Amino acid sequence: MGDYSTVSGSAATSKLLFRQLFEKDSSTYTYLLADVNHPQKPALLVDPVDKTVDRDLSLVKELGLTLIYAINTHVHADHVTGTGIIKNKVPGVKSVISKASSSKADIFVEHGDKIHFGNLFLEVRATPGHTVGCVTYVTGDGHDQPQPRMAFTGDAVLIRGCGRTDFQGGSSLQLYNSVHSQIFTLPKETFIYPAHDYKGFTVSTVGEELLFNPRLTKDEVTFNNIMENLNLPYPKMIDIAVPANMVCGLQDLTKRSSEPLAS
Ligand SMILES: N[C@@H](CCC(=O)N[C@@H](CSS)C(=O)NCC(=O)O)C(=O)O
Ligand SMILES: [Fe+2]
Repeated sequence: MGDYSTVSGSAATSKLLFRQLFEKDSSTYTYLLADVNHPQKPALLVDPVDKTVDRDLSLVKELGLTLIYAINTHVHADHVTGTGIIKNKVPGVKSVISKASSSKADIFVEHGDKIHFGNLFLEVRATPGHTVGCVTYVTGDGHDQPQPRMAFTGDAVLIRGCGRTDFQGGSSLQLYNSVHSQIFTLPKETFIYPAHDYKGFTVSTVGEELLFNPRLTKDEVTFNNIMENLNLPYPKMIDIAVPANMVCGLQDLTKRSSEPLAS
């Protein structure tokens, strides 16, 4: 696993702080990134989960970071996003999701957009197929950006797997094309950080998935056959999660027993 606890860009104008956080009920990874060389230490969370918002915000506070964005890779079907609760608890935080997701948020991103935090940024790559609005966020390409790059793939690429394509406008053909054109074209040493893992893996690389991914290394027709025969049960939370996530997650905090962030 790459040590991204803190990484300086070569010009030392930026310094990435990186944490991978886990929510066990949905096996979801949330990622915290910040530029700790910037006076405000601006930070963002990728794919926060409602149940672990308090943990994540405590960590943000302990590390002296200023949370500015709560970002989703897509409209999740298996858990409620933490973005709505975070917005309620931390004034000024903006929620971010792709325009193509048709979900509510403060900021809508499209392919090619950059999300800046301090002197660091994430590049937005459209990777539809698991859902229509899926995007992958890739750390910046530049002399003051951390190397190797890191790709937050949501459910497009999972470690030795990929997101299912049987609901939310999913398409195996589209997913195959998205991954091969937008993720597998990144340098082989690029780290892959998915939204979920069900086997205990934490990180992979583009090079590793190009060699060992049992679905995405196949040709398009074989991939389509694999995806049509997964026979996975629907996520337990889908009927609650999708409607909630279409409006940026829970908005009315009186409907859940979450404590305000201790000051
Ligand atoms: N058991 C879980 C849901 C598992 C599941 O369907 N995971 C999704 C990602 S969350 S939308 C998926 O794409 N899985 C692909 C795979 O091959 O497992 C639950 O009930 O919540
Ligand atoms: Fe998903």
